[in-house]
Amino acid sequence: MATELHNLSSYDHGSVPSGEGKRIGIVVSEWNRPVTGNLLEGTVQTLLKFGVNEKDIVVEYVPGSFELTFGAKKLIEKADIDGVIVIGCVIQGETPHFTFVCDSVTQGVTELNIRYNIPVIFGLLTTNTLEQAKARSGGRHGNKGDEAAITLLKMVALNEKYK
Ligand SMILES: Nc1c(NC[C@H](O)[C@H](O)[C@H](O)CO)[nH]c(=O)[nH]c1=O
Ligand SMILES: CC(=O)[C@@H](O)COP(=O)(O)O
Repeated sequence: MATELHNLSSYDHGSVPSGEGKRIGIVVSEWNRPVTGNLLEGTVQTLLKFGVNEKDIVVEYVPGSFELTFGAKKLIEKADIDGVIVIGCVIQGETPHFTFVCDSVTQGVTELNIRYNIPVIFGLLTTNTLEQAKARSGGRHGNKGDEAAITLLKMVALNEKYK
């Protein structure tokens, strides 16, 4: 369903598991920082809303979205966490670089989900314009950071169920 048809911050509160006692890692790209900062705020506020303690949220920054995979791998290996969210914003420029960055993060996050036994959530905006990114980071389409936090809580609960 296209984001035009489904607000990123719309969810059934009753279907969201508690995050109490869970340790969550968040890796944030510094590229397009005004956008990724809004995504991070939505993620953190949603995690707190559902019971995650602020002291159990580990945030690390990386230069760009291409580095998100490595940052997530280090948190998984060293930070004793129950799940990871990667946050970035990749905006199409004049060259094919956009495609390479987006594909790299997609493949990297997929591989982390396969290689390690904790969920890694894809909180990446991949837009044609800055306006589209603003609309999805606290604008008219909601905040993808909210969506990432909800997704993480659901996947952590699923992982616990099948430990
Ligand atoms: N153009 C964007 C980038 N580019 C930088 C890469 O992510 C990477 O840091 C660089 O190629 C060095 O390895 N990153 C974004 O997150 N968003 C962009 O729009
Ligand atoms: C996603 C990118 O790396 C891109 O924004 C860089 O812009 P350009 O393709 O014009 O170099």
